[in-house]
Amino acid sequence: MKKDIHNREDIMLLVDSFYKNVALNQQIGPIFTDVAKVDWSHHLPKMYDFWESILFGKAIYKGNPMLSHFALNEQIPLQTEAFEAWKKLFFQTVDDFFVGPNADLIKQKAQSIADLMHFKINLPQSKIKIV
Ligand code: HEM
Repeated sequence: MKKDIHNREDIMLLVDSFYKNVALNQQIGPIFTDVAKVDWSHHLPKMYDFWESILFGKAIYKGNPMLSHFALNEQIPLQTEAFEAWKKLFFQTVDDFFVGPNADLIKQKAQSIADLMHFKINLPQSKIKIV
């Protein structure tokens, strides 16, 4: 039976599974593997910290995701389709393993961060960077 997301071990399962799905995804996988050439041993622990901070209010993630994604957007435009694919995969991965209030909350947080990120990156006619 599925359970809710309770601790860092649960976050690790979610993050590891999500990025396995991401790497295999035809639409956004190449952005990670070919464009950014992500070092997973570096990226995954950072993402455990990020989601633990978001979901459990622990201030362990130090960083500014907007800066990384602005830089990435210079290499390859991050458009609506990429964000839609990212969200779909994230929601599916959450639903594959978890059910409950925290599973709902992490999807809501992912949705709002993704939508804000998409908005900031694609501000019309603007070179202004809102971090
Ligand atoms: C089109 C959708 C997205 C793509 C293609 C994408 C891709 C990437 C890539 C390639 C990196 C750099 C990995 C590395 O080289 O270490 C990264 C970092 C990161 N991403 Fe995304 N991302 C997307 C959406 C999101 C969303 C919606 C979130 C949050 C909900 C997010 C959170 C992060 C965080 C926290 C980092 C680490 C930033 C840092 O501190 O260096 N990403 N992303």
